[in-house]
Parts: sequence; structure tokens; C-alpha cells
Amino acid sequence: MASFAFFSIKPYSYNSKNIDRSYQLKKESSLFGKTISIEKKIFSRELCDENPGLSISNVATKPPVIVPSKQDAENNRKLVAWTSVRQERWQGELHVQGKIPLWLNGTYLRNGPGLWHIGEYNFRHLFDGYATLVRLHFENGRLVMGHRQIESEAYKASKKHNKLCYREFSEAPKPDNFLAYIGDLANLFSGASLTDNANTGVVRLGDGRVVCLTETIKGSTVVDPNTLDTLGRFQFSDNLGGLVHSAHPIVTDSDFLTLLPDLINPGYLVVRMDPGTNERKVMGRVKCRGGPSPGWVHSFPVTEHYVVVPEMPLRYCAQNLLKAEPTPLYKFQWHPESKAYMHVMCKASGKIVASVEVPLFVTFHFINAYEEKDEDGRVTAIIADCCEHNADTTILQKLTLQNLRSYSGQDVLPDARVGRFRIPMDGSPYGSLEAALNPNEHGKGLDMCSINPAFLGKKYRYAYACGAQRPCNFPNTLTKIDLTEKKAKNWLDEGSIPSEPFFVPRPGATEEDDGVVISMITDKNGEGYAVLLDGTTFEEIARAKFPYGLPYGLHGCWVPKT
Ligand SMILES: CC(=O)/C=C/C=C(C)/C=C/C1=C(C)CCCC1(C)C
Ligand SMILES: CC(/C=C/C=O)=C\C=C\C=O
Ligand SMILES: [Fe+2]
Repeated sequence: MASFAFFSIKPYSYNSKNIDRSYQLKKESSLFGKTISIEKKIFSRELCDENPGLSISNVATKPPVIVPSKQDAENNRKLVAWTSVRQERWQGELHVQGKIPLWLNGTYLRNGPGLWHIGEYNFRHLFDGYATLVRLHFENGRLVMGHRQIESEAYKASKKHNKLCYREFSEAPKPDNFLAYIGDLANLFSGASLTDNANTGVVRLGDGRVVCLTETIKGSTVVDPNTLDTLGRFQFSDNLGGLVHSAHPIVTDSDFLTLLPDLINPGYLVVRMDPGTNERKVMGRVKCRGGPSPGWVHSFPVTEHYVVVPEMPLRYCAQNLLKAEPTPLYKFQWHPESKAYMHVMCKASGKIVASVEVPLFVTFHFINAYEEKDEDGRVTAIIADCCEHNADTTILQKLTLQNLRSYSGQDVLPDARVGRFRIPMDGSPYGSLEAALNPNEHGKGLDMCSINPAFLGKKYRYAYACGAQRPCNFPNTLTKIDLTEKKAKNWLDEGSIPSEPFFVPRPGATEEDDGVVISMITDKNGEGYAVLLDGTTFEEIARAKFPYGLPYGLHGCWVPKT
């Protein structure tokens, strides 16, 4: 048994005998023009069957002691989803119950904030945690799981100095004196003090590079999808500057589109980058119609010919950016008087072809958008769908770790719906926003969505997301939403927290929902497993238990086997 300073790990201890019996594959890769040697450990099935928790490294992360609520204690419900990952890295083959389709060959990567403490110090918000990257590698019906911390400067510095060193989502290091405060302000404006903790998502660029992202541009971090090694910062080679961007660029084999909010002259630059380059080029600029600063753009949608730029009344707030302590809305401020807008930019010309006022809204995630056409093929409107929180900002506070860890059996998750915007393209000044289906279909909870990527920007029928079985304090179901029939089918493992259901289409499929949905679950016993649901029936087809429960994670991507 290996024992560490603050806790011991029994079944997953480092075992040199077993490690010796794994064999290594050295691979040359030239991702950035220079050759990188990637060492990949392959575990034989025999080895993993003998020792399903085989660990390649056990660096204990000293998770803080978290006292469960009375209700959770009574139900013996464990809070692993909201507890720091128990070690820095692990990799091994999992035992699969059910059948993984043989066509599913590739790697699902999922990123998220999995480590919420530095020494004795505990973060307070879900979005603050240091990034934990998880990998599910599917090959010929078998599944290898691995996880690893991203080696950001922010993470490395906090480990070295045993304190918070960079400005994270909700909090910042406190300057010791007035001089330090002035220095800190300068560092904020230059971006030097902002975090590079890439804890939000992970994308595979058209050229094969895999990049972990957050909302600070400096957080863009290249990783190796096989070893989960942090390879280095993704350096944009243009002179666009800026400190923040949307956490969710639109990424396809031929495109990388994102929004750069301009906090000085409120607006957004819409930029695009070709695969194989690091240079973003400006497509156009949107001027904000409300003030005092641009609305928060965590994500945005596109159609085949247009980029839709949302201007949400939850706006970046310069004063809050300067504060070290969390404010009720963190770095943002709610400005209902400034109203809400949707702008439509033509991809080809960069011109704004529609800009309409819409009802107030709060969203993190757009699901998809498409063009509605008349019988002559003219675009009459744009439909844009999002996970909409009923224009209620309290969802941000509900994502504090204290709230997430103190579920009392009360139904405290604010309602959410598929918010469907209709943006007229005939010059009308107003757009509409309505629920695309009765929110009771998915328990009036909704976030963390995916679609069939072949339907990006096109008329589509199905969305996958997390919904709610109430009472709850966080989305706890996986839901398949049929936007044509206005129905949802829900999957639940009572007491568990599932992560984003991620749809992978079957190669050669002709039906939109022909594929599988991947999710990672942390269950009420504190254990974890990967689950595969059939995209059409939404029935479980396989699951594979992890050696231990993993913290909640946010967004993922699919890296097909080459
Ligand atoms: C995890 C998630 O969904 C969002 C993470 C957002 C982050 C890390 C935002 C960071 C920011 C700063 C460090 C300063 C500037 C503003 C802002 C983009 C909120
Ligand atoms: C997990 C989440 C919202 C859940 C609400 O019901 C939002 C995540 C945002 C960042 O990716
Ligand atoms: Fe997100």
C-alpha cells in the first residue's frame, strides 16, 4: 500500500512489477513543424484484468475535508463530483459491461475544473478549479481511460508557492500593500495576472492539433491526446491582441471561428483561423447596441452563411474585473435596462445583415442555429437555440462549490429551457425568444448540450443535453430532445451527476441520430463510470467503471482514429 502525506491509496498503488510489464511505443509527431517524441504506454488486457486500477502515477492531491449536508449524509451520498480529483494522473484499461460498437474508434477528451484547492486553501466556485483532462480511448470494442492535470503556469505556480498566483474566474490573489495593488492593476491590463488555467473545453483543430481552452486567450494550451501531456501554449501569431475570447469557438475541419469582446469600445471582433496556421483574421466587427460593455459571450452559434453574435444583458464589468473577492455576479453585471440583442454577420462579406432587439436572456451555451428560407430560397429568418436560464442570473451563484456540496433535498435548481430565438431577416427591429418545447419534458433543467456535428448550422432535429429530475440542485439526467416532435427522452441514474452527453455519429450514417452518446457519471456512492447510450433509442449500450469517481467535467471533443 502506498501512503502519502495526507491520505493513502490502496488499490491503485504504483506497482513497478506491473509497470515493467507494460510495453512502450515511441511515436514521432510533428505538430508544430518541429518533431516531438510522444511516449505512449500501452497496457495489455491481461495486465489490466489482473490490476484494473493500474496506475502510471499516483501524485496525491490532498483533497480538503468536505462535510456533506445532513441530507447527503443521511443518504450516504458522496460528493465526489464536487471534490478535487484524488490524484494527478492515472491510466488503464477498463472492464466494459455491454458492447461498445466496433465502429467507435477514437478518443473522447473531456476537460473541466477538477482541482479546487491549493494546500489548505479552497476555491469557492466550480469554474475556478485547475483543469483536469480526461480521456476515453475506444478501440475495437475496448476502452482505456486516463486523466491528468493540465500543467498551466497558474497550476504550476500555485503548487510551487502553495497559494493562488493568478486571477481565476471568481477570485484573484490579494495584493499585500498599495504598491502591490498598483502593480496588480498594471498586470491586469497587460494580461500578465490573468489565469492560463485552460479548464473549460477542448477542441481538435482541422489540422489535428488538440487545444484546451478557457476564456482568457493566454489559456489556449496544446495537449497530446494520447499521453495528455501539456505540450505548450497555443500562440496566436497575429497582432489582434485582446485578453479574452469566447470559451466555445466553432471548430470544424476547415474552420476556427471565435469572438473577441472589446471592453474599451464595446463590441466584438469576429475572427477566423485556417487550419495549419496560428493567425486569426478579422471577418468583421459588431458594435454593441447596449452598454456599458459587451455582453458575456461564453458561446455563440453559426448558420451556413452567417455568424450570430449574441449581446446578452449580463455584461463584462470593468469594476468587478478589478476585485480580488467574488462579487455576486463575479466579473459580470446584469443590465436589463441595456436590453438584449442578436446581431447577424454575413460570413462572406463581414457585414451586419440583421441586428434585432430580443427579450432578455441568460445563457452559457448555444445549441445550434439555421437559416429559414422561403419558397424562392431567400433567407427569411435565423433560428438560434440555446440552453436558456429564464433570464435569471442566479444560476451563476448556484454553481458555487458550497451550493453544489450542500444539497438538502430541496429543489433549488433554477428553471431552464431550450430558448429558441427567431431573428427576422427582413429589417424588422425585433426578434422573438420562446421555449422550443415544453420544459417539463426535460424537467425544466437544461445545459451542457451537443448535436450531430454534421448538422452544425443546418436545420436539425435532435439535441442532447443534461436535464433535471427534480428535486435537485444540479442537472442530473441525460436528455435527448426531439425538436420536431417537441418531446424528450430522459436517462437517470438516481443520485448521480452526469457530464455533457457528447454525440458521436456513426461513420456513414444517414440518420441524424445514428451514433452514440458518451457521458461520464459520478454516482451517489462516489464511484464513477463512462456510459454509452444509443443515439437513436437513447438506451444504455455499455458502461465501464472507473477505478474511482472523477470530479465533474465540462466540455469534450472527439478525436477520430487516424
Ligand atoms: C469554466 C468556465 O466555464 C468559465 C471559465 C471562465 C474564466 C476562467 C474566466 C476568466 C476571466 C478572467 C480570469 C478575467 C477576465 C474575465 C474572465 C473572462 C471572466
Ligand atoms: C454546468 C453549467 C450549468 C448548469 C446549469 O444548470 C454551466 C457550465 C458552463 C460552462 O461551461
Ligand atoms: Fe461552456
